[in-house]
Amino acid sequence: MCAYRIRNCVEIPILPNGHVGKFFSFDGLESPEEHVAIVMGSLEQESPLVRVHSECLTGDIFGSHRCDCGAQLNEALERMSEEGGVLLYLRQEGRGIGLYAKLAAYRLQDGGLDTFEANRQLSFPDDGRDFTVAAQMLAALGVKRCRLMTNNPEKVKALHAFGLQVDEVIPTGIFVTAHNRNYLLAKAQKKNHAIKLDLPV
Ligand SMILES: Nc1nc2c(ncn2[C@@H]2O[C@H](COP(=O)(O)OP(=O)(O)OP(=O)(O)O)[C@@H](O)[C@H]2O)c(=O)[nH]1
Ligand SMILES: [Zn+2]
Repeated sequence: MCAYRIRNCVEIPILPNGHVGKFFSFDGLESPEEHVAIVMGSLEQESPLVRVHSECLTGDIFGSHRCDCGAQLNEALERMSEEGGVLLYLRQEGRGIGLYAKLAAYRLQDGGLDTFEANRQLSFPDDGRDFTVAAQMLAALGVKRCRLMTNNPEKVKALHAFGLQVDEVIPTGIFVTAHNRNYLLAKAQKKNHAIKLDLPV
């Protein structure tokens, strides 16, 4: 029997249109956090739309302009309410370093460090996330291939490494604000995120 499996599934109408999302909890995942999968439409699709989304309280809940997370979350949920899909909401706040440490990293960024330098200054890795748990959740849901909404090559690599077939990588929108341009630039320049920004003059 597979070590990781579905624990529970409950239907919750979400989004302004009240579209029903099936919320799945799991047992036996690689990490103890309460990661959740939201399935919209049918899972019978050969290659469903998938978004692997790391929790960002400031962006997802409070609409922070310092990042692009909230806009990416809404974009994924809206698209999935139309064509179906699976949103994996991973409890990996702050690229895995937690909310308080992310707020401390923001203070260092206010002082001129970029998003990765700030992590390192706090003795954290650039990106502390392990996406194995995403692959395990998809496996528990019976998803063997998918179309992945991301700009982050590491997420594609992680699913491939776990034996999932990524049929298409669909870039998310580029949601630039006056406050997140350096953040997006750093991801593009240092971590090869598929983010095309005209460089500041
Ligand atoms: N440590 C740290 N974390 C940040 C910062 N800005 C955003 N984050 C976190 O970065 C993560 C962003 O996650 P995602 O949007 O899933 O992923 P991504 O790596 O940007 O890749 P995409 O799939 O292209 O969006 C969240 O956990 C945010 O809390 C920052 O300046 N420092
Ligand atoms: Zn964010």
